[in-house]
Amino acid sequence: MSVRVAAIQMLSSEQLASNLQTATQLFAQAKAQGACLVVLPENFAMFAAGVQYQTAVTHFVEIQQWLAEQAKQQQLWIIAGSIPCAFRPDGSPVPDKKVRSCCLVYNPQGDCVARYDKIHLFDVQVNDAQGSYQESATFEQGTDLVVVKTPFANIGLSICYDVRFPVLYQRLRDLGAEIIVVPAAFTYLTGQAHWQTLLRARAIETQCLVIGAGQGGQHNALRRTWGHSQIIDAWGNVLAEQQEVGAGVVVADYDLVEQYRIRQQMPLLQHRRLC
Ligand SMILES: O=C(O)CNC(=O)[C@H](CS)NC(=O)CCC(=O)C(=O)O
Repeated sequence: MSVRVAAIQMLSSEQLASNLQTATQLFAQAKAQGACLVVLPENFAMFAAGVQYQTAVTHFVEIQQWLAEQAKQQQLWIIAGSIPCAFRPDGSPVPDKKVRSCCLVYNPQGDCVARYDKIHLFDVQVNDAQGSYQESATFEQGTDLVVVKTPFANIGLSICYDVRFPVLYQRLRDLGAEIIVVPAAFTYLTGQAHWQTLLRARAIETQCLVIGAGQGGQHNALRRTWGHSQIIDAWGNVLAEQQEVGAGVVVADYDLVEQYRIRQQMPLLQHRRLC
């Protein structure tokens, strides 16, 4: 039994309508290639500095409606990378005009069945044109781990910088994850150094299929992202990889039988001695 999954790469701009239009075309391409699950990158709908709160307040409902419509129309499971959201999962507002970076999951009936809020925020100095990234200045971190049940796999959710914290992925595996998604907007510099290595490490140590869906290219004068969206199996094989720059789709087949053979032959969960 195998299921085809897709990583969608984008070079999102500050134009909501054109970003959604691009994503609409990419969904159709993924569907035409037989995918039943698509993963969008971080901030696919709007990529610009300092607009997260405004985007969340003005466009969250519209983006949600578009996602529901697309999921139904294309009969796809959609993992919606990240969107800024001005309220917490319990409905309370995020204080101080901050937002959460949330990943929503839609089933092919158009229902939003899960939400994960990014836990690790990117407050890092990078020696690139932007230099300083202070995600916590505008974002509040999430707290809860999420694994979504689908008919073909349990899917663990994470976002971008999370990928550097292996304990999160161990917990997702403990919660039953079989596929792990990493929507991202890695910087060019850190992506070149670490992106594929991190994704492969998470795949090998959790024995999950890992789908890394990134932003790729020059977004504005200061911001360049790494692209190289890819799909990696539980043995660490890179099944599919996208080019560095621009929008596109790559697909790969998720082979559950092969994954459980790997898990049975090398039972890492049983052998774990430290937590
Ligand atoms: O700012 C936006 O518009 C979209 N959000 C992002 O780009 C986020 C927060 S700044 N980026 C990362 O987490 C990069 C991680 C990374 O590059 C690494 O871990 O090396």
